[in-house]
Amino acid sequence: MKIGLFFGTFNPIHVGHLIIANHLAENSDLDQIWMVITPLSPFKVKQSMLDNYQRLEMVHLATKDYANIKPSDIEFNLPQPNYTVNTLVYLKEKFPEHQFALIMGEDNLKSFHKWKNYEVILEEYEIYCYPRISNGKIETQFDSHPNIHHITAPVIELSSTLIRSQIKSGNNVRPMLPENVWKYLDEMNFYK
Ligand SMILES: Nc1ncnc2c1ncn2[C@@H]1O[C@H](COP(=O)(O)OP(=O)(O)OP(=O)(O)O)[C@@H](O)[C@H]1O
Ligand SMILES: O=C(O)c1ccc[n+]([C@@H]2O[C@H](COP(=O)([O-])O)[C@@H](O)[C@H]2O)c1
Repeated sequence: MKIGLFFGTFNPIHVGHLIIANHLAENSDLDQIWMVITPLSPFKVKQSMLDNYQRLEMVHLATKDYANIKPSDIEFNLPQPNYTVNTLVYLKEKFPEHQFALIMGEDNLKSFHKWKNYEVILEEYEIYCYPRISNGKIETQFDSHPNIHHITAPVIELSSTLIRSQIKSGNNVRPMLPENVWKYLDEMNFYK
């Protein structure tokens, strides 16, 4: 199977993430999309971060009705911060029968040259890069690289940061999340 890996903190997962995952599941050669919940991203601080299992539960709720989109807790037992190159090595060993590719927004591609061993990733894996409104420029080395596929997909300007701050202000965020994720998050009083 060819599997697209969508890495994220998912604190919380929102409709922006899900729309991209579903778009790729429906419009690419990827057989499955795995939403990999990253315990700690190398470029992020742990501030207002929910527990790994609570973030996993929300990804599970968001994806359970999508046959080809699956949550993955593969990084939970790997060293932190979670460098993607290490996870890819681990996945290759654990699932030699699968072929893995990365799903990345243009915002992340702009800082991809700062990722650990990015040259190794690029040599061995395809990257499906979707459009995202963001500052900065994509490095010329990534513009026409044979392993980087620039795809079209809906652009949804939404972030987990916005959702967390809206909740903190007591505002309604219901349309920004899959309904069952909103219900869970509201019942659990997350981010208040
Ligand atoms: N609205 C969106 N549309 C498409 N991709 C998104 C969107 N929001 C986040 N992403 C991308 O999804 C991946 C995982 O997202 P992440 O969990 O970091 O969410 P986030 O909304 O950017 O979180 P935060 O605001 O907490 O930084 C990242 O590569 C991020 O660039
Ligand atoms: O491997 C790295 O050096 C690296 C650096 C930054 C980010 N990442 C991965 O990219 C994912 C999205 O990053 P972020 O910081 O936008 O949430 C995150 O979940 C990590 O798996 C990986």
